[in-house]
Amino acid sequence: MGNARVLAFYITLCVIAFVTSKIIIAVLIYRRWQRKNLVIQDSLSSGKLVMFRSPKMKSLKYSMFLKKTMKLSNKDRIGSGGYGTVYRLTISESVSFAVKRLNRGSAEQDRGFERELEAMGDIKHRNIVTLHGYYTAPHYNLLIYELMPNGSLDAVLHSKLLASIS
Ligand SMILES: Nc1ncnc2c1ncn2[C@@H]1O[C@H](COP(=O)(O)OP(=O)(O)OP(=O)(O)O)[C@@H](O)[C@H]1O
Repeated sequence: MGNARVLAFYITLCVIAFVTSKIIIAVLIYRRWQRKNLVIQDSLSSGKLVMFRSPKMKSLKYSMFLKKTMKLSNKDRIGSGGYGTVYRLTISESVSFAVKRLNRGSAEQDRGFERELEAMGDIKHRNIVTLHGYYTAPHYNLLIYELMPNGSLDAVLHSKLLASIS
């Protein structure tokens, strides 16, 4: 009986130690993620802006960034694709971004957004457009990219092709 009690005590101790260590690891991972990303909760639109820290983002005022993002309209539109509309977000004369708006509503649309985040979130390559952050709100998601001054490769090739035909 005595032995069974000691065994139960050690098992309980092990379980508590295991759960505590998992919680500590999760908190540390979350803190590291927070240091790498800046998170702004927007109480007006009940959305959340997450910006990945980078030299370009360092000099930005995030409240102003959010305000300008919320004011994007049709006049800022630079294109549209199969999944959403792309807008030019001008912060200053020298700082601009391309913001892709993806509507929410279906699981497929949400999966598209998550796939893009997974695919682009960790990639840093000079030939691949940089993803600087994202915004999630109840009815839509935004992906914030480096602005390519000449548009997409597809658009450039297409216009060259049209010029060579005519
Ligand atoms: N980072 C960017 N900088 C400048 N313009 C962009 C950028 N991303 C997209 N665009 C413009 O927006 C248009 C639509 O882009 P989007 O990525 O939504 O679709 P796509 O890649 O052309 O097509 P699909 O989504 O169907 O694969 C592009 O053709 C381009 O003109």
